[in-house]
Amino acid sequence: MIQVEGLAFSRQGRRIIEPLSFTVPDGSVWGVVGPNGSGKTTLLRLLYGALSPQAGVVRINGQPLDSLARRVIARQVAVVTQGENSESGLSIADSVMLGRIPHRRMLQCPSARDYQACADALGRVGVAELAERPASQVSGGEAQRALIARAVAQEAEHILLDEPTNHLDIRHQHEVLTTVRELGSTVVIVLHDLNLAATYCDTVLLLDGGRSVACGTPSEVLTAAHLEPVYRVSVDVLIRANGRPHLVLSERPLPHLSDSERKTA
Ligand SMILES: Nc1ncnc2c1ncn2[C@@H]1O[C@H](COP(=O)(O)OP(=O)(O)OP(=O)(O)O)[C@@H](O)[C@H]1O
Repeated sequence: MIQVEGLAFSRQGRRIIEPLSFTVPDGSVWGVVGPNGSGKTTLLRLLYGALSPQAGVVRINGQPLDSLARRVIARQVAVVTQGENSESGLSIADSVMLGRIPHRRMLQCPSARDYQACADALGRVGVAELAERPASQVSGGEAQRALIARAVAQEAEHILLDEPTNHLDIRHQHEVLTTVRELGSTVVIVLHDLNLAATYCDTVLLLDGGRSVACGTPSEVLTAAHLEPVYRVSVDVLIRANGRPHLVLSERPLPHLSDSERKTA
């Protein structure tokens, strides 16, 4: 479980995250969506302690994040960030093995259990055939899937992902998000694609200017009334057979904006 209470963050005197409070229950998949610059990555970085808030607290299973050692956090929270470079000379298998570091003593060789966890992770994310390839010699999408395999190998209860589908083709987008859901971990995932959020998330948090505009089920949050003022585009919301929303851009003029705002939208 991840609990956030009164979390706020500023940089250079500018508020980037307005005070936010929410709880991500065990096993739940939370999507964080919002336009460019709305604070999604900043929020995620606050959730794993890469940034320290000016106010508020993040608790992992009830423990304040800032009271936990990095190694303890790494056993509980796996992170897949954007733009990690793979120029290390490691093979894909070696890079997935990095996910096992929090489970080993310093300088201890990987155990049979570590090798098994890596093999399972490579298979689950569909990159087993790339295991021996240098991480610097795979495509962007393959590298992205290897990073997700590393997070899976880490066997953390919580997984935080920043736009994990960025480089992926449509099949791999769905495969990766299906895999993430099937892990049964507590997941917070930053997504730009609102239809992926609608399909794979239990709860969606919509940010704008660092504020929570709406937080709830995809049907509650991904509505024209919430999205049009935030993204400044007209959307139509279709309802799929499974009851989840599906968004399409609409030709309708924006109903929530003034004429001058419409010209700049
Ligand atoms: N190091 C920094 N110094 C100052 N401002 C920053 C810094 N990093 C981010 N910001 C600002 O904080 C705000 C939120 O940035 P953040 O990267 O969290 O947004 P985002 O929603 O993840 O954006 P995107 O969708 O473009 O990835 C933006 O206005 C950004 O310019």
